[in-house]
Amino acid sequence: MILEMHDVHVNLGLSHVLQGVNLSIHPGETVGLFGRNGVGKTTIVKTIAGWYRPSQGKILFQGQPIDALPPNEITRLGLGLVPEDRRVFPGLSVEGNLKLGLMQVQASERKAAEERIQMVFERFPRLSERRDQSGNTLSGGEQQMLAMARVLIGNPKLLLIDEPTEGLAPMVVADIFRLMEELKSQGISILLIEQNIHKAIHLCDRHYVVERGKVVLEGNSQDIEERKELIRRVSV
Ligand SMILES: Nc1ncnc2c1ncn2[C@@H]1O[C@H](COP(=O)(O)OP(=O)(O)OP(=O)(O)O)[C@@H](O)[C@H]1O
Repeated sequence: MILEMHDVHVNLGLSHVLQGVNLSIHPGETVGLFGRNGVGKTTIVKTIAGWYRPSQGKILFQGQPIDALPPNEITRLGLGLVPEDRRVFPGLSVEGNLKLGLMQVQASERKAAEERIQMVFERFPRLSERRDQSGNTLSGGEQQMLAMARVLIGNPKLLLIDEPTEGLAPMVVADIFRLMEELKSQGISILLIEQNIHKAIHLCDRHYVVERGKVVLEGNSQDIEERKELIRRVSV
């Protein structure tokens, strides 16, 4: 397993948000996380990435416990979070935003990461054209691409992607799904939170449904069609 969560509990303020989450991801797998608003999906990915500390339970990344590590160390191990709010720095240029991705990289890998910035510009011509433009002048789709590109600079083995297509036009949504297909075909493992269930089901090998801070259902591609209605019911 590349990732395992065992009975993970998280309290935020007075809320017991995660109430014993169990999930796992095989290397190279793309896994969907579905559920209504507010059930804890974002909390799950932020907890994996080290932004929140579990009060109970274990999280293993490639067999190594990570639940007590700070976010930057978790990133260095090869785990990248693309957060829902994209976190593009408005006053920094596209290139400046991408270079922030270098800060997460170990000194010994800095050169390879700098080369990856060039590769990112080749892969994302729209970002390359806008390399000197500041973050706040980008469209929502371009900001999402930038947020994903920045995480890719760290060469992650597992990507956590939180609602990447929210508020974006259908053509841009298609671009983002194409990018995720490409990352999947490169062998990167993905945990995806996505409201576009139809597209997500086609991309994902397996999915989990979350309700009130717990995983209540797990399915693989064979029973996807059967589960589609159920997932739609609990996701809207
Ligand atoms: N920092 C916080 N302090 C207190 N409660 C929080 C905090 N962050 C989230 N919550 C609460 O935890 C619950 C789960 O939130 P979370 O964002 O993980 O849900 P979600 O399933 O990702 O929903 P959405 O799709 O709306 O983002 C919600 O009830 C939310 O209000």
